[in-house]
Amino acid sequence: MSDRSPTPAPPRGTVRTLARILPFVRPYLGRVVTSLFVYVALVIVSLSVPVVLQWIIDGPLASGDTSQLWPAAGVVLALGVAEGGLIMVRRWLVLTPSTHIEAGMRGSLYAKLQDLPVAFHDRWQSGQLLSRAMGDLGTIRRWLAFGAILLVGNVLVIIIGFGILFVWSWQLGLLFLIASLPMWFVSYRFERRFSIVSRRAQDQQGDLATAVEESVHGIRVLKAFGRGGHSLERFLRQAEELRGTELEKARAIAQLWLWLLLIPDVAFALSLFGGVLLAASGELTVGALIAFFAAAAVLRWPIESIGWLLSMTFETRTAVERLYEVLDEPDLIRDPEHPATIAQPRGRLVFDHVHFRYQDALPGVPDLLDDIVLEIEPGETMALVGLTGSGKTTLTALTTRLYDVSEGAVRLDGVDVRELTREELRARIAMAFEEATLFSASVRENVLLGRPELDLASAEADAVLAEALDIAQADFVAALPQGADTTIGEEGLSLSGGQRQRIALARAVAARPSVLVLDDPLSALDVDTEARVEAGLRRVLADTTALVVAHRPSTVMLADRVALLENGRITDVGRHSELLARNEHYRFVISSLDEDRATEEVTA
Ligand SMILES: Nc1ncnc2c1ncn2[C@@H]1O[C@H](COP(=O)(O)OP(=O)(O)OP(=O)(O)O)[C@@H](O)[C@H]1O
Repeated sequence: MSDRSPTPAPPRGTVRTLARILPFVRPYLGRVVTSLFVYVALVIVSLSVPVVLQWIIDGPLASGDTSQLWPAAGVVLALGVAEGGLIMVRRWLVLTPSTHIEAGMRGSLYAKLQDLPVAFHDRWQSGQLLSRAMGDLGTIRRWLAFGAILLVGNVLVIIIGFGILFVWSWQLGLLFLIASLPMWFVSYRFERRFSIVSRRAQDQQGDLATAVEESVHGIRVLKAFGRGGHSLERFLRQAEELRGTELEKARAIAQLWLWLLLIPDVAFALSLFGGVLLAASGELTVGALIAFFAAAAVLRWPIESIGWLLSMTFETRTAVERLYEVLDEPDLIRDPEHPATIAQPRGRLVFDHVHFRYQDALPGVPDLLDDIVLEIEPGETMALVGLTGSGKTTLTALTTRLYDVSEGAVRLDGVDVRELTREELRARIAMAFEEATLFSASVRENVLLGRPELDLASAEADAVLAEALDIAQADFVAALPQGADTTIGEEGLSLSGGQRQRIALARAVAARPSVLVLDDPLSALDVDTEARVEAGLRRVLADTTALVVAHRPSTVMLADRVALLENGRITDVGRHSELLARNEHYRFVISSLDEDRATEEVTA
């Protein structure tokens, strides 16, 4: 499935990539920077302890003046208390902003996903999106809360710490610095290796999430075909790949750790050797020597921590890259800058020399829809008939800009649909699909989805709901435990296919659009129910324009006229009886619909 994964963005530097989250961080920048200073103050407090220590050893201890010991102990105690207080303040400062920043990014990502056209969702696996919305944003939050501040803070502390060491003894400071230098080289090599593995791991996590999502979604098919074992095998294979990558990551980190522990140790040992020589020759006091090593010990953690802070930073860089791969996606279907509006909606729908091809269509292949010309008058019901795969669903999707035409225009009441805001367009044209998607909410919320202006608890909402359910023959709703307020399961799984279709149809009807586009929304109904729904629809369709994809002769009967889609063109339009009389291809399509119907009835 990874062939459907998007191509990663061209690499940028780590700092430039991380800087991209600044707009989200900006409102909290004050707190984040303050917490950085608090952290630096915290380590400076820790570094002050050795200074007091040197003063005690070289002062009161050397001179035997014990009266100075108590104040010195008091200072050490005060420094300890200050350290504890600063730790608390730092945590308090960063925890709240990091959760706000994460929520802000999650909100933007969700809004973008809602805004992006269907063509984007055709290309992207849902698990990849899920892992970006959850895992990657969590990684960024943790880094903002701890990693970023510790990384910058520790680098500052290392610089300040080395400064102090130099002041005490430039020879020892220089020795310690030179002995620590290989650490930077090791870190640089680590970055290059770790970035690649970390990206792979995060992508594989997305693939794994997709596998779980698909198998949960398709659990019925898997069970019915006894393919659970096969799906498990595939899942285990992917999980094993991810395990391998995680191990590779762990190995890279372990190697880095080895060097980051070893290098300061060697630096420490060399400095100790040099320090003892200097103390023996009288160039350094014992107090300064002890203080030097106490301060170097305080610096050990910042030095050692650079390893995991770097790995965390590179992981975050990958997370930011993955987040921006979605946020940077050009939104090709957008509202016009100066939108038009339809003052007097009548519901005249016109396909004006429309061409369409999917983005992934191979070059040289003719357009899927090739110069479609079709006019549907207000109040008219037009059935769309064609062989399977002829492009009927695609044609209906152009009406609400689920896809945009490649050439030509779809016009509603004389206005190109691209000139309307999507909000207005989708209020004027409602759709119901064969595959009825319901949300885990009450029947009422599902049906009134297209009427955001209605107060769900109002009498008007009740009336619209009752009428829509009546037209869609969804009388089963009354028998649900809490009637229309019953929450229907995820995607309405607890309802039958026909029940789901009727709720989706009620949803389209309740939107009171000027144009209703129905893509075979009655396919799961038995003949009697279908006849009743059609009678109900006839009442609505009397003054609503309708474009109905017909897979059954009975749906064709509902229509005033029929359009025949053949080889990407509308080759004939007329009444059912006229087309039957004059068009051979139409007779062929209708007889194949009849056959499908007969097969359905025999197998039902
Ligand atoms: N998202 C997509 N990306 C690329 N090609 C697609 C996409 N959706 C459909 N197609 C292709 O476009 C062609 C027309 O599909 P469409 O679903 O519009 O046909 P249809 O007439 O509605 O078929 P049916 O009667 O079986 O529902 C098919 O060959 C299909 O493979």
